[in-house]
Amino acid sequence: MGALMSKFWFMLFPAKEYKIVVVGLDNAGKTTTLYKLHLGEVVTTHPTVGSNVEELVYKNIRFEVWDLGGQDRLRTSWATYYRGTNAVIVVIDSTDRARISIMKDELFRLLQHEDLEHSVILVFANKQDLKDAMPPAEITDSLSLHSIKNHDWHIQACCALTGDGLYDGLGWIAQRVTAGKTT
Ligand SMILES: Nc1nc2c(ncn2[C@@H]2O[C@H](COP(=O)(O)OP(=O)(O)OP(=O)(O)O)[C@@H](O)[C@H]2O)c(=O)[nH]1
Ligand SMILES: [Mg+2]
Repeated sequence: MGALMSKFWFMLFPAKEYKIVVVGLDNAGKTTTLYKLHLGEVVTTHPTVGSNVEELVYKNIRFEVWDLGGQDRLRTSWATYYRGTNAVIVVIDSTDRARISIMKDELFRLLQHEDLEHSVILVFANKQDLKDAMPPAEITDSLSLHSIKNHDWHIQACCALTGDGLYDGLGWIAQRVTAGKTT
């Protein structure tokens, strides 16, 4: 009976939907992350051109999740997706030491964008299954996360192939956006 009531309640008063955009360099694992969360499966991916969007429901909270293409030539279009965003997920290939400084520049550029003024930032330190993966503390330093003053941020170790850590990260976002700390 309780479940039925809650279903009707949901139909009559659909919960607010929160918007998440997923960014990161090409090959970081953004699309793998999105579909692991959406389908519970690892899908075969191809480099994303444009975007994928899916709805996730977690702890009765609805999220509209936009996965953006990370190739160099596509990054300038990330900003066209920012309006109304409650949370940004930055996916890092934790083995990609060579390009972490490029991601840092992209991160600090997006932090300045007015459409993201109230967004919280979750960093997924992805590919932790690989033995040369940087631990979250090293990524925190390389991205200078402690110098972020104008946004709530959090870093979460994860592996998009197994799903380890993904719901911990989503849980952090859920807690932050429903605490009224964002739009
Ligand atoms: N070992 C390992 N491989 C992963 C993990 N997550 C993703 N991959 C692999 O990394 C490659 C790139 O994954 P995608 O999800 O397509 O990367 P993307 O960030 O969406 O890339 P773009 O769309 O080009 O921006 C694929 O071969 C994935 O299987 C992980 O946690 N561990
Ligand atoms: Mg992709």
